[in-house]
Amino acid sequence: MDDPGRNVDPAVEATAADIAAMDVRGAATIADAAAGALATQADRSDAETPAAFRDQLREAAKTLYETRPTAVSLPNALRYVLRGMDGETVAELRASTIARAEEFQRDLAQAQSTLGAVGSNRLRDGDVVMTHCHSTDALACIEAALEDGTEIEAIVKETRPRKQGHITARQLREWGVPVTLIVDSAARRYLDRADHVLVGADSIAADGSVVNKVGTSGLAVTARERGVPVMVAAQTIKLHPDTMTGHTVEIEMRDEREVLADDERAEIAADDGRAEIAADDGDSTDDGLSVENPAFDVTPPRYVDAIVTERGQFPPESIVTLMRELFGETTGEPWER
Ligand SMILES: O=C(COP(=O)(O)O)[C@H](O)[C@H](O)COP(=O)(O)O
Repeated sequence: MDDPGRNVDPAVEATAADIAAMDVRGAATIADAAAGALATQADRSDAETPAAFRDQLREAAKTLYETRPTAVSLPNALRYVLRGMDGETVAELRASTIARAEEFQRDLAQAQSTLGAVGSNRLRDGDVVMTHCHSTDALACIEAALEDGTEIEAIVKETRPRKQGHITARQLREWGVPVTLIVDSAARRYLDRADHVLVGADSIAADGSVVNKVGTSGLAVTARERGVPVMVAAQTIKLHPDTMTGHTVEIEMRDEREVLADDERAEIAADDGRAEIAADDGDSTDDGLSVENPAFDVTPPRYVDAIVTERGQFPPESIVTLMRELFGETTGEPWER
């Protein structure tokens, strides 16, 4: 904490940068990293008063919160840890915050394995599962099924533009699962061979809508048309409490260069001369070509057959009951008590 104007430990800044750059990614992994970063902040805090300690932790939470907007596991994790920050002295506050963060990380791992056991009950010997993106919750269901001796095959969607399907394929191959990797646009053709669509979630809204990697909603609609059940594996930390009071989930828009590299853009945009005119005007962006890169989309509840959590499986329409039980009616920002 060299800069006197900043109270956030460099390790927290580094974790925030890793989340923003997607070196740390996936809703559960982000939550785990955020809780760990708050524990580090608590451990290394040089605060001399309880008030200064609390300020530092709140500032660290804000730094982490501002990285990616869609996965609610991030604010849920921050809120959980900060609510456990308790004590009259800096030493007590430090100990309680670290203990709370560690408890959170333990519970997260336990919830994923419990969820996996629940989800595995839906998988039968010889089933073919189609996946989208890379979800540790979804993979936990397959892992639990494999541990029970159930044979599973997978059709893995590549997941443009970041190709998280490769991470899924690598993990499944490590477990010995036969994998067919397909481009996203081949999904409908291969659904004929699938017994389940299995995806994770970044956020689940009070009406049972599932916010997950862009392409999930199209896959779910097509799966319904093909008669393939859609199973969403999501720990309860993915439930978005603010949606109970009418808030919507922000969909992250990412850098267009993930879709179109600068040299590719130059080739496309060069033709009508607008790029050159724009460059002469000193405006390098007005080349008449816009690229949109939403990272997530929303799947309406009617296309989802089951949401599998560590508390059991739910039809999406009834998830609000669990949400009320776990979060109450209101929440507020993670750093507000
Ligand atoms: O959409 C993604 C990841 O998106 P990104 O790669 O943009 O972070 C995953 O399906 C969910 O986060 C659930 O993952 P998990 O089950 O591991 O929490």
